[in-house]
Amino acid sequence: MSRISGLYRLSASDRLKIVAENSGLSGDEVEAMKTGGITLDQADKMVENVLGLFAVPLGVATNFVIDGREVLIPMATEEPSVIAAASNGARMAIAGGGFVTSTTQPVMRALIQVTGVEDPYGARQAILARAEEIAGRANERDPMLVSHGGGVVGLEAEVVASKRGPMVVVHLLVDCRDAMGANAVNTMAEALAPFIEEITGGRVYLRIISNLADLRIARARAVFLAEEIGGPEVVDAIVMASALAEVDPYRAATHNKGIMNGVTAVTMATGNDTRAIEAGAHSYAARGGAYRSLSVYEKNRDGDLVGSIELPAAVGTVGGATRVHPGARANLKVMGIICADDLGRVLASVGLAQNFAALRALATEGIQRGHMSLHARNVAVQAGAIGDEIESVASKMAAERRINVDRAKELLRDGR
Ligand SMILES: CC(C)(COP(=O)([O-])OP(=O)([O-])OC[C@H]1O[C@@H](n2cnc3c(N)ncnc32)[C@H](O)[C@@H]1OP(=O)([O-])[O-])[C@@H](O)C(=O)NCCC(=O)NCCSC(=O)C[C@@](C)(O)CC(=O)[O-]
Ligand SMILES: NC(=O)C1=CN([C@@H]2O[C@H](COP(=O)(O)OP(=O)(O)OC[C@H]3O[C@@H](n4cnc5c(N)ncnc54)[C@H](OP(=O)(O)O)[C@@H]3O)[C@@H](O)[C@H]2O)C=CC1
Repeated sequence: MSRISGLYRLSASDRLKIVAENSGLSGDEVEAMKTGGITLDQADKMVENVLGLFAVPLGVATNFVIDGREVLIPMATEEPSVIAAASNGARMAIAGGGFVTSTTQPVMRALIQVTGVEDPYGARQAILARAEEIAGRANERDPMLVSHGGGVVGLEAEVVASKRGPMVVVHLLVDCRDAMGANAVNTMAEALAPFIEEITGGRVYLRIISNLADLRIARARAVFLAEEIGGPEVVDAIVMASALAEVDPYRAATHNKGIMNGVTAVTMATGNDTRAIEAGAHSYAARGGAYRSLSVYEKNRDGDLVGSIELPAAVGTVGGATRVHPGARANLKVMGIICADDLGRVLASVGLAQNFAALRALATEGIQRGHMSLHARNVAVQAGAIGDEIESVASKMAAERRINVDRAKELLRDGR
């Protein structure tokens, strides 16, 4: 069940109780969600020079229906109004059938840079001629991945002009199954380097994954019925906003930031690499040389709004921190996710819901009313509010539409 109207009006512990019951969480899993999921000892084994833990709020987005399945979506973010907006966007997608998704195979690219060859085009062909042998040698480095149905699925090689002369850039295409795959493909690329040097007579420098994961794509589409979102003017206004983001990089950057509000929050909540997913999204948005929006909005023949999004989804449900972080495991369980492909579909759907909610606000009343009224609590705390004062000062400022620290201080003085 994901349609829990007014969840936000309950206390945090009542919300967690509902989510735990809904998802069949154990006591340990509930504790992991409540406390951040890791102990100092666990943190000390995850990264270096550990001093402590840095907490970020974990919330849950409601109302998501993805491929006919209701999904509650944990999101870790420091930004107010993001979780409310995702829930709001998902709510308005329900009447049109929710989000419909599709994905490609989970294929990542490992890049091998070959320099110092006199005949780069000849070297390129020599590499391609040994493709099967190269794939076999790479697969030998990760029999576990192969046993899960993954492994090398292709090889590409191109001659690239650079300020240091031509280079051959080899791409090893690896199906990473449920892993994000960076460690897996980097291991393969490093192992292959001496063999590539032997084939080409060149010198290999870089051997590393590409975060432009253009072969590992998740897509989502939703129909937002005109009467659900405020009428035909709102449909037209959102199509107009989309048209600008499709051609203007200054607008596209903020449009895509709005998408990543949701995508990064889910990536973080599942222990995945947020930098990898951000690098992938923005480089994908810039493919072909022009930076543009990752989503597009159109009006269909019924006058309803059709939103669609497409972005790289280099996330895993094994590997990295995903299995060692108890909070990440609990969050996957809340979403009922068992494989990386499912997580990619959720990312695309959240990105679209998030983007739609922001565009609808921008196209109607503006972003500040919804966003600032939720940010008002932060402003009240900055002004020195404590306990019940926080909600009281925040709601007064929101009602007055005057949300700033000076006003919060005045209200505090008046109330004390
Ligand atoms: C903020 C809302 C949702 C208010 O929206 P509203 O219409 O005042 O809220 P409502 O009381 O009518 O509630 C509607 C639904 O919103 C959700 N909702 C409503 N309030 C809460 C809350 N407190 N906590 C949790 N969920 C909440 C909730 O799902 C609720 O329905 P329910 O499920 O309960 O039946 C709306 O104005 C909105 O969607 N605004 C967009 C805000 C946004 O996008 N924030 C992101 C930060 S701004 C930014 O970084 C990106 C940007 C904007 O620059 C991107 C771009 O330019 O494209
Ligand atoms: N540029 C980037 O984005 C970079 C990112 N990273 C980091 O790399 C990490 C992710 O790398 P990743 O390779 O996913 O992590 P891991 O190496 O931890 O996990 C991948 C491994 O899990 C095993 N495995 C078990 N079950 C499965 C399954 N169902 N599907 C696939 N593999 C399975 C495989 O073999 P086996 O059991 O033999 O290990 C596979 O090699 C993240 O922490 C990321 O931050 C690192 C370098 C660069």
